[in-house]
Amino acid sequence: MPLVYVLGIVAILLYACSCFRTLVGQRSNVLRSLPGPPVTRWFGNHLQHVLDPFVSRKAHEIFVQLYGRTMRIRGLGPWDERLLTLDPVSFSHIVKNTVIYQKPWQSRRLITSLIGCGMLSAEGQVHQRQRRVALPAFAAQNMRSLVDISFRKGIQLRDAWMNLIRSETKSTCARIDVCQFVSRTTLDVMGLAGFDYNFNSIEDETNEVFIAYRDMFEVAVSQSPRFRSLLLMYLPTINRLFPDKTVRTVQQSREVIHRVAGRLIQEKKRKISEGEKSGPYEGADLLTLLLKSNAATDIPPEQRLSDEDILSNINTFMFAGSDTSSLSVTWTLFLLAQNPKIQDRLRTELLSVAHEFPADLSHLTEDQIQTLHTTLCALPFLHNVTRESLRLIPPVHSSLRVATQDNEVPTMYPIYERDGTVNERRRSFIVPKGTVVHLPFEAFNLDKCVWGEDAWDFNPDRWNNLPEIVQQCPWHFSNILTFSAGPRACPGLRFSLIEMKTLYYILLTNFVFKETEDKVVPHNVVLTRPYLSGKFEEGTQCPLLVSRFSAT
Ligand code: HEM
Repeated sequence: MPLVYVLGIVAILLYACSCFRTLVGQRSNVLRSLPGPPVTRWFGNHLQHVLDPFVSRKAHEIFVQLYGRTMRIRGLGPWDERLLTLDPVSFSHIVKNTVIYQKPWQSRRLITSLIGCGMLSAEGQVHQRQRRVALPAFAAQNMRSLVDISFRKGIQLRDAWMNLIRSETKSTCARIDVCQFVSRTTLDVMGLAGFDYNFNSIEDETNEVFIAYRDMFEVAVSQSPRFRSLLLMYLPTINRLFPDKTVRTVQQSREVIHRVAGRLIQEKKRKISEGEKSGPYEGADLLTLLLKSNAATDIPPEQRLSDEDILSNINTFMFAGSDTSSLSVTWTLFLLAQNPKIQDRLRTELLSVAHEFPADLSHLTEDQIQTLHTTLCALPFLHNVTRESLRLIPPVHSSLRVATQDNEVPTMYPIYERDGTVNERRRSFIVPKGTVVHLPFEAFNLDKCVWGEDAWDFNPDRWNNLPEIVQQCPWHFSNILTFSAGPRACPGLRFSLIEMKTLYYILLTNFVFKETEDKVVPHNVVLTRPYLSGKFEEGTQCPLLVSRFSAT
């Protein structure tokens, strides 16, 4: 019998043992005292209800009506009872207590195997150290060069779309997969802003580092055969012993990134140390800022990051920062195409400042670009559209944590008993060690009890008059959970807002967006991505009809 099958059987036995142990443990699991939706089959679960954006908003609404805001749902099988909380006090407690509530080892292992152990997957002191070194790089004063980079890449994207429209012989508009182009744009921005490297992928997709990142990220979101994935989770050495095509792709990608980024790290270090003698090196990419922050005198030597850690974090920024931003921009363009009046209003606001700058955007100086960006930041409707889109379709749909010890969790709302009665006095419950906690970012953003009956509508004006209860949710950004909350909230918030608003300005003042006849639907494949209804196998896409905007 081939060795791989023997290993497979061993892994399955190990897995079965661990399931059995957990199953026996479940009998006394105090989480069982919480109410929750039933399962109709022994191996049934609620994963689709809570993960699939096509059904999750309705599912969460029904769950809350029936079981309150603190409930038990089933994960992979009967041994996997999870906590689902829509209670803001419980949520806040869980995301704040990062020592107790950590990311599951399964997702950390997968992320680490692809991009190294950066901020997304590190835990404990390693994570704290990385965050301490990285956060200064995201400070407002360090974002100046990002404004310039986003603007110039936006112009390149504009030119690419103009060419596509011009090449149409029978129509004045082109059917463009905006998702694909915007994704290349944000990857380009991350390359330049992240480590001063131009993929130039808007114009040409042949750069080896671009291909390496693209292939690696495709592996992260591809659904590899279930048997092998399960096996790998418990026996990762199988990849070394029996590499398949995916493993070889990841290896090749990692080699390219190591070679090029490793060289860039050494070059930057040299420039920084030369600058100590001949005047400071002014590089403003995240890599330079990370290296400078790492060398700062207030960081004790034992707290400093190794070159490997630095590279893992640059990879992490590429991974966490490019697709999220591109999907936000894509969903906004889609929502604007669905809502032409809102699109017109936004364009009118953007055009009202356009006359202050040269008509040909390609000729703006760096100072003019900075002034333009400051002007954009003060535009109220642009801000409303940006955050309304982020609220309605958060790219990170939800996240998971695991309790590393028994813990008492406070609640704001009373907890339901399993028989459906409400215990008004009970305002806390115990989460047993090992419990998986589902953090539903999207469900909080779309909660009708908080945001009102129109919570599922795209209504940027809501931000002019928020219900009081919304204002009591001071999450990381604008009372929404799109960027999470607590010590592990997204450090790239400011970065992505700059990128998004710059792109909206350039795209909306140059183009008009309309829906095509195809139905675009959201699916959660690591992030909430657009697909054509019934054509999932064609991959992520968001085709829109794009025509030139002309003021006359
Ligand atoms: C619209 C754009 C973005 C959205 C919606 C977003 C959302 C999020 C969310 C929800 C998390 C928490 C994930 C979890 O707890 O499981 C997160 C973490 C993170 N994000 Fe973002 N992000 C965006 C852009 C960026 C950018 C541009 C960067 C970097 C340049 C970035 C870097 C990170 C990193 C490093 C983490 C891990 C933080 C930690 O665990 O300490 N993100 N992001």
